[in-house]
Amino acid sequence: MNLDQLRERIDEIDAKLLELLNQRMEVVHEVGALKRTSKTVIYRPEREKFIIDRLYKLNKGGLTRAAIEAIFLEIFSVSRHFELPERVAYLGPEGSFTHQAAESRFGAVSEYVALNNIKQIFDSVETERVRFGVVPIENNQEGSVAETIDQLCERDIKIVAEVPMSIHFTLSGLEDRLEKIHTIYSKDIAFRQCKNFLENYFGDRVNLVEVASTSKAAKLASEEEGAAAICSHIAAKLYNLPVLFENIEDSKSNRTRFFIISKNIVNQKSDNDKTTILAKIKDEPGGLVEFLNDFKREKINLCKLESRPARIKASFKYFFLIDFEGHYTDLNAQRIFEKYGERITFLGSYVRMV
Ligand SMILES: O=C(O)C(=O)C[C@]1(C(=O)O)C=C[C@@H](O)C=C1
Repeated sequence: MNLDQLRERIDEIDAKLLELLNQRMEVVHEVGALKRTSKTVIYRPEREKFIIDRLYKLNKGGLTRAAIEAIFLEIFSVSRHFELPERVAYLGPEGSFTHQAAESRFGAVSEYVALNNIKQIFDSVETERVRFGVVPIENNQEGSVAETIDQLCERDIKIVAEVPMSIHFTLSGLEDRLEKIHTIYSKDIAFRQCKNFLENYFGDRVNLVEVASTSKAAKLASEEEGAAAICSHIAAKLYNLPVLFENIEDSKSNRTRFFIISKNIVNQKSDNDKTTILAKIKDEPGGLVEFLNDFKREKINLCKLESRPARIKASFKYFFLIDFEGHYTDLNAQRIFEKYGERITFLGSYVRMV
């Protein structure tokens, strides 16, 4: 077959796909109507996971799991928008890694609101100005994001999903030759994570200028000759900045985990869940040991345990943010909730991605 014939085949298949997608949307429309009458939530990550798992098992063609996931996550986001347009707040500015994480879950059609800090995201979710918020919780090179943990401790908000994302930096700029670059803009943390690249390619002959975000860096570099930015792909694209080098970070396993938060949404159980709680453990000898032993006895695997100052008066008291495997409705988890009562605050059960 020649190119024209192959393209004709593609056009025929696309027409069929379009018809099937429209059929799917008609059914989704009915689901939306049902959910409105029964006042149930639109976003159901456990159902989305179930669909992707099922399709992957059914798959006989060359599509990888990642490809199936990418295509269907976009379909789900169109479906959800069809059922009810969703507003999503993320830690801005536009082009930030949190923006990239938000788009990976909510797709291109959702309405996005870029906010300046983590507290503002919790404010707008709590007051329901937006349905969902996307915030970073931890980076595997830099550790936890204290502000997110503190907000989770103080608010009446639930975690509905976790989104792990590999963090890749680019060097982007308008210059076609490295010798012409005399200034590089970026955020402090990005400079730290791309140290080897900067030393190898520039030594100490460039000015490294710290700015508030990598998107700001991309914007400045797009307006100035002789400048470049260390920024994400999405930020370079936003400011039409050519990417000169990709994946310039020192550690190739640089990952950030984000939480999607919402008010009062509690996910149903899937076959692979994780639960996050906040625990105020008795301030007495053996208090923490007894608590951890209860998890051991119930055969619940802990994935994360992090202490944060409780910020009560002038004392040195701590909360523990704990992630464990399983859903909050599991009987063994329920026994722990019963035993500790008000000492435990449930923050969410969600499909495990990490
Ligand atoms: O099954 C549902 O509850 C739906 O709303 C449908 C659908 C889908 O497109 O398949 C859309 C949104 C949900 O997050 C999960 C699945």
